[in-house]
Amino acid sequence: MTIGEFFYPLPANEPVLGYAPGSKEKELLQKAIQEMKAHKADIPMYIGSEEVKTGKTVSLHPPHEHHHVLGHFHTGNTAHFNKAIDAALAARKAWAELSWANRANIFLKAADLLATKYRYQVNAATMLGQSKNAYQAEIDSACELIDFLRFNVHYLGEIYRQQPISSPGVHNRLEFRPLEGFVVAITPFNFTAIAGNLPSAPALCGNVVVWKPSDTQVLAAWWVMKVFKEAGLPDGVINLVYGDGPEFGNAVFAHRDFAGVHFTGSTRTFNHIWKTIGENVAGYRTYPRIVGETGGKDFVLVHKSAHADAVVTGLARGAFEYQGQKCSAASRAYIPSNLAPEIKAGLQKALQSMKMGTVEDFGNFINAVIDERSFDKIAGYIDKAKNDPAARIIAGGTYDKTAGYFIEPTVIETSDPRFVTMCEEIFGPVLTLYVYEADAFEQAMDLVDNTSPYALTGAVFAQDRAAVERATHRLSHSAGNFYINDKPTGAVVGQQPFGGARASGTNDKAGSALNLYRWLSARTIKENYNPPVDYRYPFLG
Ligand SMILES: NC(=O)c1ccc[n+]([C@@H]2O[C@H](COP(=O)([O-])OP(=O)(O)OC[C@H]3O[C@@H](n4cnc5c(N)ncnc54)[C@H](O)[C@@H]3O)[C@@H](O)[C@H]2O)c1
Ligand SMILES: N[C@@H](CCC=O)C(=O)O
Repeated sequence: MTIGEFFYPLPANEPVLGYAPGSKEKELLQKAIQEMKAHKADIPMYIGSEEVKTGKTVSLHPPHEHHHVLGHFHTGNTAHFNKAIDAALAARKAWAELSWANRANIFLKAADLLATKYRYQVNAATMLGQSKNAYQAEIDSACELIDFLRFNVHYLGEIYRQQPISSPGVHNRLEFRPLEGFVVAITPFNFTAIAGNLPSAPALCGNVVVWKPSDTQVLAAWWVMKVFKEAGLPDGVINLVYGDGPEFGNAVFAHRDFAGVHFTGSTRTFNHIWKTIGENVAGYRTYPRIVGETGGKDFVLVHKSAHADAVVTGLARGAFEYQGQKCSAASRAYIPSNLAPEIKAGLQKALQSMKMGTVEDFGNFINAVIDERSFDKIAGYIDKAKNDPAARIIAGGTYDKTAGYFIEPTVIETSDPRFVTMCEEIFGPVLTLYVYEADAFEQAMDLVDNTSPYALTGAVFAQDRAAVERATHRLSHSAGNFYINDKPTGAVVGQQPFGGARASGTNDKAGSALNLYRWLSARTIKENYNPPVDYRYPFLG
């Protein structure tokens, strides 16, 4: 029972800890890393009230040290996925009926636990499992996940307050019901925050969820699930399973009560999911919500008036932080001929100073890419550039998977604006530059807009205000997150709602009210205090 209307004010973003040499937070994080490396994790699935260990295990290794074993997880099959659906549906009624404040406070408590007691464990798991350096883990598994949880509570409270007007003698109201069925959350390897947000946002709205993370993110996903449990999430509200992606998809998308999917991952996987849902649509109880944030081929467009040092820094960070494995990473840059020598020299100097290696050495800016498949794919693109007369490597270009999946940050310069590395998502530390004639800004904008099918993030660098204005209009549909004189990565919850359109997804802006609407099904209720008792209009006499 709710007796009172409870508001959650707009929170502040979680402060980012610096991990400077000698700092307390650095000491605590290093301790958590050592402990996690020393104890092999035995990771169950969470189905209803059960922690399920199937005995069919997959081992976990740090990508930067692949001979080391972090532990293993127990993987499931169709029977487990169906059991998770049953557990979700069994929990549905009680969860949907739980009062808003009690639902919200579970997730606010989870945010507090992440900010305090579990900050270093979740960061350590992200560093070891996904090969992120301390800063990249801190902005992801600590700050962004905490922000997602706190801001979503605020936004949902605001949505609940949005009510229709009522004419005299009538009361109208809107109920924001959860969806009728269960929601599927399918999450990628690269962000622990996304892995935590995709199941928790629909759950906050009163939905029950079956969550399958990427195999290479299971270690940190497990810690997030433990935090949700400790915060008081009832059994069955979020069910965490592991297993083969297509087998999982075939199970959950065939179920009559499938009510929505919250996906982040590649465009290819999302297209497959959409097609499967389309084929099954006649069998569902209700039309499902399909939310997917997918790939990118993110651009940096430099105008001849730009500040060259700002461009160099924007590219160095935007293209190479977390080894370019951000959907938002700068991977194609259009450089005007007047600034090209300075920008290229600046990038070469920046890349020479980037240290690469294990996450345990906090001096390393670059760590490993996620797995061997990804390593081979990225190396293949570098080889293509080495062997094509239309391209040359101007920085980096080496790779080695002996100890870990290390790819040197690489800059390719091409004379062909449609060279393969200007068009396709590589998802690694590879940036391609195309130098255009400094006065041909209009043609450069055309290239930006029509070279790739994606439209996720993009940046324009210019001091000339007219150029900024022109690019903002001309590139209106080229990116869902558009940056002016800044790198195209690093969106902050509450500040830059994130997502793109075209082949980059449904643009439902994670961490904003726009996303939460997708997990709600509104019911309009009209109550008449004085119902008419005669069907005739007054003029009919
Ligand atoms: N737009 C965004 O906000 C955003 C954010 C992060 C990552 N990404 C994108 O994610 C990709 C990298 O992540 P990834 O390599 O983990 O992506 P992926 O598509 O390989 O996998 C994503 C998830 O889908 C699952 N999956 C695979 N096939 C499936 C199927 N047939 N049915 C159901 N589930 C299936 C996987 O097991 C995994 O959990 C990149 O393309 C990147 O751009 C986008
Ligand atoms: N939201 C993140 C990217 C998430 C995708 O990988 C950013 O803005 O850099």
